[in-house]
Amino acid sequence: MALTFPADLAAQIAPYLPPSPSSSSSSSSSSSPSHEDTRPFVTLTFASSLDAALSLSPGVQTHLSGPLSKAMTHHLRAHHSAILVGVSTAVADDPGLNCRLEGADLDRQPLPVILDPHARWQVSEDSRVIRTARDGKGRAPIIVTARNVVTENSDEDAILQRQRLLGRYGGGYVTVPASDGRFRWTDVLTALQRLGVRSVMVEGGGQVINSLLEGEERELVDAVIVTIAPTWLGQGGVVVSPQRTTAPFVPPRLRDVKWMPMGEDVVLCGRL
Ligand SMILES: NC(=O)C1=CN([C@@H]2O[C@H](COP(=O)(O)OP(=O)(O)OC[C@H]3O[C@@H](n4cnc5c(N)ncnc54)[C@H](O)[C@@H]3O)[C@@H](O)[C@H]2O)C=CC1
Ligand SMILES: Nc1nc(O)c(N)c(N[C@@H]2O[C@H](COP(=O)(O)O)[C@@H](O)[C@H]2O)n1
Repeated sequence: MALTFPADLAAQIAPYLPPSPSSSSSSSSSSSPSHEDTRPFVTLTFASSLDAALSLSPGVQTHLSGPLSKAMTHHLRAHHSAILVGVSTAVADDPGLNCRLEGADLDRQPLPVILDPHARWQVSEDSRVIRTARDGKGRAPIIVTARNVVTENSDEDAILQRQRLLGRYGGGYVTVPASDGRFRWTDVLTALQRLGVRSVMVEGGGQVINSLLEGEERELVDAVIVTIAPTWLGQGGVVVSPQRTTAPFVPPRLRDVKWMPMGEDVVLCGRL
């Protein structure tokens, strides 16, 4: 069913949105930083429990957002040109990664981006993101892999088949240098910029978010929009808790903070 997001809440979120030319409303604010000519605007956004968990365990999709904050996430999707998740999220959730707001048309759909350095995601015609693209309700994904993955991967044929599948729907693989299977975020953002991505919302999961928040790379984050659900998931979950990479450690703190009650959840907006 199509989602709707109330205009009064949209107005409160507006100052944290990218100055996206694809916005059809007056959502972007002059206070938003504008550097889209050099790299995409980055919004870090996810739903968390009271104990900072994204899910009950790594392979388990856990619904935390209530109906209103879920609609807020789709409002964000409508105002970004890409949505980025890690491969474990793609495998665990089989997500659609499209905008399901009422009236969302194909040219307002964000580009799904999957960080998958070792090309292990077995995307197929049955994957929800592909079915969504086939139905004209979203876009086919771009999978970001390590530069040498095809030559190192023994399943080269499988990768080529997936490449053909993605190509049929307008998606594909993009390669970026990796060190120990890890990309530098600047390289990922540069690759997305070359694809015409002007804004990206990083949705998760835990490893993706923690790597983005570790060390200096967190300076790439322009806005943070977190849904907090009134529940504890308990130990063993996937948690947002980045490594302390500097000594002495100076805890990053959000500025321009706004807390917005949203149904039973609360949404925290801020800048890093
Ligand atoms: N509540 C929420 O808003 C969300 C919850 N989730 C949940 O999170 C869980 C999955 O999270 P995780 O297990 O932490 O996996 P993940 O989704 O963060 O994927 C981890 C993989 O992504 C790749 N990756 C991550 N950072 C990278 C980097 N800097 N460079 C290169 N590759 C990188 C690596 O291959 C890594 O193994 C699932 O249960 C999913 O349901 C996922 C997204 C949002
Ligand atoms: N905003 C939000 N709230 C939750 O409770 C969640 N579990 C997530 N998960 C993210 O949304 C993706 C699912 O997208 P589709 O509905 O399939 O399009 C999932 O993969 C996570 O990135 N988000």
